[in-house]
Amino acid sequence: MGAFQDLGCRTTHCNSEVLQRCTLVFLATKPHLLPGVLQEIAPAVTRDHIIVSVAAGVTLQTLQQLLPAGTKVLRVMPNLPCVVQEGAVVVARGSCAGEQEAALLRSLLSACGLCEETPESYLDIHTGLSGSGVAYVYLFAEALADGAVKMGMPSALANKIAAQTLLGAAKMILETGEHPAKLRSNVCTPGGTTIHALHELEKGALRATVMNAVEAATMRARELGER
Ligand SMILES: NC(=O)C1=CN([C@@H]2O[C@H](COP(=O)(O)OP(=O)(O)OC[C@H]3O[C@@H](n4cnc5c(N)ncnc54)[C@H](O)[C@@H]3O)[C@@H](O)[C@H]2O)C=CC1
Ligand SMILES: O=C(O)[C@@H]1CCC=N1
Repeated sequence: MGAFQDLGCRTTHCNSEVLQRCTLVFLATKPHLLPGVLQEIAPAVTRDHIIVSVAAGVTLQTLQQLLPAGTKVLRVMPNLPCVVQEGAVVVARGSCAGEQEAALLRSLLSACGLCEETPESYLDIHTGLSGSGVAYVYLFAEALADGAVKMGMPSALANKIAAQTLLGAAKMILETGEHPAKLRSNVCTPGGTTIHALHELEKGALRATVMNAVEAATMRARELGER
């Protein structure tokens, strides 16, 4: 609480008080709680407010329906690495939010990492790719390190090297602009270690499994949005 106050932030347990004091308001409850919060704040919402929801799956249409006509509404889909300024965030705007509001959000959220404005239809896909995707990468990092532990490396060192491997590989995709398939092929010495390992991953259908995971999370985000 002290840290918030040092930054000049104030806290309250009263949602409508937030609306009275702020024009830009982020809604970050769990998705199933959001309709109740929208009903609670709707009487205090004016056309000066910019209402931003981070709730997975809750559509702009639902947000607009539960708020007064003409409210400027946007949705953002962040991911966990925003806390280390390496997030991937997408923003979609409702029919009453303009370029000015979208630009404001892009400028604020680019402090959290990559921030792109997209059509709303991409938000659930982004959830499957990146919002939830961070968890798939942690699972992969854990598995990489466990493989090294199995072969005799101490766990702390294996975890550190697994994380640096992901970081370096990701940085190369972004900095070279090369397709991941090209970079992967560059690592494969004919008859060498990597192609033997990749064959094992293909036997485990890694790519199909990961594609299925992105599809499952996207479908679940869509399902949450239909409730
Ligand atoms: N965890 C993640 O990586 C991501 C989460 N999201 C979305 O962010 C939202 C929040 O998720 P988490 O941070 O994981 O949940 P959380 O449970 O950690 O945070 C929810 C917060 O809402 C507060 N809250 C509950 N009822 C409230 C009410 N009636 N009025 C005001 N505040 C209330 C809680 O005190 C809590 O601080 C969800 O809608 C989720 O879909 C989106 C992208 C990524
Ligand atoms: O698991 C979830 O539903 C949330 C949305 C994206 C990441 N966490």
